[in-house]
Amino acid sequence: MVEIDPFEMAVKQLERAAQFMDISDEALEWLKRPMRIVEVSVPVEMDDGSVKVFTGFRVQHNWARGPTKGGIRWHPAETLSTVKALATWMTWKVAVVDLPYGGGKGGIIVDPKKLSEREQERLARSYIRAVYDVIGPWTDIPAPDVYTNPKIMAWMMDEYETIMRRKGPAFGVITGKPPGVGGIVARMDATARGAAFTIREAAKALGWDDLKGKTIAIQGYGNAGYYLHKIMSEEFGMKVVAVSDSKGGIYNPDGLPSADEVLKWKKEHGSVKDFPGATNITNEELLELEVDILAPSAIEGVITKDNADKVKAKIVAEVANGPVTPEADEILYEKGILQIPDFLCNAGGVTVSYFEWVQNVNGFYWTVEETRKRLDDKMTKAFWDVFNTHKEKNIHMRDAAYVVSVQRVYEAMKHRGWVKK
Ligand SMILES: NC(=O)C1=CN([C@@H]2O[C@H](COP(=O)(O)OP(=O)(O)OC[C@H]3O[C@@H](n4cnc5c(N)ncnc54)[C@H](OP(=O)(O)O)[C@@H]3O)[C@@H](O)[C@H]2O)C=CC1
Ligand SMILES: O=C(O)CCC(=O)C(=O)O
Repeated sequence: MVEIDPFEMAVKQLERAAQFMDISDEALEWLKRPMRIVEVSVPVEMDDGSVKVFTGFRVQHNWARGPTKGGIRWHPAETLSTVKALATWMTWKVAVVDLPYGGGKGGIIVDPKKLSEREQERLARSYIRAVYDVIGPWTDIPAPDVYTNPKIMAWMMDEYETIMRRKGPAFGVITGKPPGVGGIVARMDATARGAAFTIREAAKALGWDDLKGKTIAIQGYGNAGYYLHKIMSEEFGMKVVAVSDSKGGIYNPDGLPSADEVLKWKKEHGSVKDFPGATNITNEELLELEVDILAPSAIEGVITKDNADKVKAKIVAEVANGPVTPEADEILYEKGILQIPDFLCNAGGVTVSYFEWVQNVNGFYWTVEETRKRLDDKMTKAFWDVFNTHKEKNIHMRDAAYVVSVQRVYEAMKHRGWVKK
C-alpha cells in the first residue's frame, strides 16, 4: 500500500524533481494543482426499479500541450485524491512520450462486480450525461482503466454521440473501444509491448548483448502481466521464471511454459497457483528472486523500505502504477538497480490510445504492424531521453523522467503566455 495520500505523493515527487531543473516558482505552483476538478452525481435506475446515486469525478490536470487524456476507473475505494494524483501522473506520462496531450483521469465510486450488465450500461451512460460538456475529441479523451473495458467505452461513446447528435467523428471522444467502433486491435497488448521496448533499451543501456536467456519475474497476471509474459518469452527469448496473481505465485528456475498455457490454467483454476511443474511462492518471495529483471505489474506500493534491500534484479521495470515507494526508490538507487519508472514503462497503453484517436479523427486506419512500429519509435526515444538525462545530471531515473516531462509542459505554458517566467 502507498504510505501517503496519493495526491500528496504526486506533489512531493514534483517538488523533488523541480530541484534538478530550471523552473519558475509560479509555474511550479500551477503544476501542483489540477486545472479542472469535476465532481458529479451519477444516478442509475437499478434492475429492481430503485434509483441509486453514485459519485463520479473527472479531473483535468493540465492542458498546455493539448486535450487532456486518461482512463476512467470504477472502484469501490475510489477517492478524489487518487483521481487527482493519477491525472497529474498522466500529464507526465503523455509528456514523456511526447504526445500532444495533457493529463486527465476519471473515476466512479462503485463496485462494478455488484452491478448487472444492464446496470453497468446505465451507469456508463449516466456518467457521460453528467460530464459530456467537459469531455470531447478536442477537450478531454477518456479511456479504460481499472474495472472498465472496451464494452463500457463503446456505451460511453454511443451516449456522447447521441447527446451531441454527431456520428463518426465522435469516435475520437474515447479510446480503448472495441475494433469495429473505432477501436484498434493493438491496444490489447500495448502496455506490455511498450514496457517490453523499454526493457530492451534498458538492457542495451547496461551493455547486455540481448535479452535471450535472461530471466524475468512478473508480478500480476492481468492485461499487463499476461501480455508481458507472452511478449518477453515469445518475441524476446527471455526465460520467464515466475509469475503471480492476487492469490500467489509460481516459480520454475528453468522457465515456465507458454503464457497461453499459464493463462488457461488460471482461467480453469482461478489462479496461476498450483501450476504443474512449478513451485508455489508468495508475492513477497517473487519480488526477492535472483533474476535479471523484475516487473511489478499488478498494484502500487509493493516494493517498500522493508523489502527493497532484498531485491536482486538488475532492472526493475515498473509496469504497474506506483509499485515502488519513495523510500524504496532511494534504496534501489544505492544498490545500483536500474529502474524504469512507471510513467515511462507503462506509457505504451496511452501511446496506442493516441494512435487510435489519430485514426479516429482522420478516418484512416493503419495496420497492426504500422501501429507497433510507431509504438516502438515512441517508447525507444522516450527511454533514451530519460536515460540520458539520468546520466547527464547523475539523478534517479524517476527524477530524470520528471525533468523531461515537466520541462516539456513548462515550455508549452511559457509559449502560451500562461506564465511569464
Ligand atoms: N492495462 C493497461 O493498459 C495499463 C495498466 N497500468 C497499470 O498496470 C497495473 C496492472 O494493470 P492491468 O494488468 O490492466 O490490471 P488487471 O486488473 O488486468 O490485472 C491486475 C493483476 O494484478 C493482480 N493482483 C491484484 N492484487 C494483487 C496483489 N495484492 N498481489 C499480486 N497481484 C495482485 C490481479 O490478480 P487476480 O488475477 O488474482 O485478480 C491481476 O492478475 C496497474 O497498476 C495499472 O494501473 C498502467 C497503464 C496502462
Ligand atoms: O489509454 C489511455 O488513454 C489512458 C491510459 C491510462 O489511464 C494510464 O496509462 O494510466
